Amino acid sequence: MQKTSYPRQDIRVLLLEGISESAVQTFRAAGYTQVEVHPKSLPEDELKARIADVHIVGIRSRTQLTAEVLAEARRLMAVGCFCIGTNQVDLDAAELAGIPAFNAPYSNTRSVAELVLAEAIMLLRGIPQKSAQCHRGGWSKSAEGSHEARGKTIGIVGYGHIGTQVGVLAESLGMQVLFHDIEAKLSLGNARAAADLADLLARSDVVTLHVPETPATRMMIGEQQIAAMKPGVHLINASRGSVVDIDALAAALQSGHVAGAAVDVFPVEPKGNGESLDSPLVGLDNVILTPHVGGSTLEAQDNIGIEVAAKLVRYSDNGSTLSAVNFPEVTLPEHEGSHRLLHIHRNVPGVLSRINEVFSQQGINIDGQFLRTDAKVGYVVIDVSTGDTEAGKLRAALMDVPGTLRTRVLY
Ligand SMILES: NC(=O)c1ccc[n+]([C@@H]2O[C@H](COP(=O)([O-])OP(=O)(O)OC[C@H]3O[C@@H](n4cnc5c(N)ncnc54)[C@H](O)[C@@H]3O)[C@@H](O)[C@H]2O)c1
Ligand SMILES: O=C(O)[C@H](O)COP(=O)(O)O
Repeated sequence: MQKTSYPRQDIRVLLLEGISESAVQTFRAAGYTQVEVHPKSLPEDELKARIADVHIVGIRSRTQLTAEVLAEARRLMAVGCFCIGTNQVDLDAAELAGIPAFNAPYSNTRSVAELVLAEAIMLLRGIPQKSAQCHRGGWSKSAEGSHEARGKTIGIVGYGHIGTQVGVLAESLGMQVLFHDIEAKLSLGNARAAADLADLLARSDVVTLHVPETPATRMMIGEQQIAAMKPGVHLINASRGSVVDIDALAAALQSGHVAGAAVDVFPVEPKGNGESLDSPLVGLDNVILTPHVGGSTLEAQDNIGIEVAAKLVRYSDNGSTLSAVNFPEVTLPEHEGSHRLLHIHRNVPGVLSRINEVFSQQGINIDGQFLRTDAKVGYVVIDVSTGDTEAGKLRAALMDVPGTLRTRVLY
């Protein structure tokens, strides 16, 4: 293990929201001993106070890393989203602070897809209402409103990693699969692209949402879209709470236009276990409510812990930003020489030549240089063979280059 300029045991890692023990073990095995875990998300004031002292923060979907919170994070060098969604992080603000964010884009895909398929079957059979009646002492044995999944059409909105998996599983039950996506997507199996969202809504017996939270998906299923669905449709939302107008859905469930729904994500979710859900859907027998557990299986959480922690360790140890969601991606080879310097800057003309001037003025040869830019930021990694004093001087001179956001001597 290469010795780093800033000792690994001094790097503070804060993991929130009950991130899996597998993440802690991954950090510890890599020499990061200061790992603090917290079972919940933190209130904003506490988060601001805690984030000021840490170098790496790990979160799940609940913690909001806003620009104001990130402004307090003076030492923070990387963010790990131990989940798929990254909408809870102000990614632009993080990038302009020189902080890459990493996530686990596939690790809980299967868990969500399995839950969605199970919910589709339960809804088509009217099981939520029947179960609720039995719990209250009722008994209503009837086939009324109860259907097989075979031959029914499932409409998948957002045909990405999860949407495609739902489609494959649904086909194995004999369902017809329709999908709608803003990107051109290759169909898996016999799935067919709908002409547009309205076409999908008009033809589906079950509509399931698998889009990310973006300005375009905010309230994309409102009163008008619900009215455009078949009477007796079932709606599943395991994407983000902002995607559905929850009041319009509650009204349609009460009127019976939507026969049943399964909802895993909410516009406002409780901060942690033990707090109650406040939603107009609470108390409706024809709704399966789950506490944002689409990706919460032991298998998924274990894998996510390892995957995201490994990406954070790699960035911290080696500078690699491969698969960062908000940052120029650089994959780096090991460097046999003595020092590796990182320079993160605003992407404005002339910065690279000023960086190279620093090296030529100090008479230091560059062994290797890696540069990637995006619209906002440039990330340069420079390998040199030189003494510790020169590396310190180089870093000081690099910090003076106009446009510099952040520098590090990695080792
Ligand atoms: N409930 C949970 O626990 C849970 C778990 C994992 C992911 N999620 C949510 O599910 C979302 C989808 O996950 P994924 O891994 O499939 O993501 P993905 O990026 O692989 O797929 C999303 C798809 O949606 C499409 N899309 C984007 N905007 C759209 C629009 N306006 N209209 C139609 N299609 C649009 C994209 O082109 C893409 O194909 C995540 O962003 C996350 O918010 C929830
Ligand atoms: O984006 C995700 O992966 C899901 O919404 C799961 O989030 P969670 O880690 O908070 O359960």
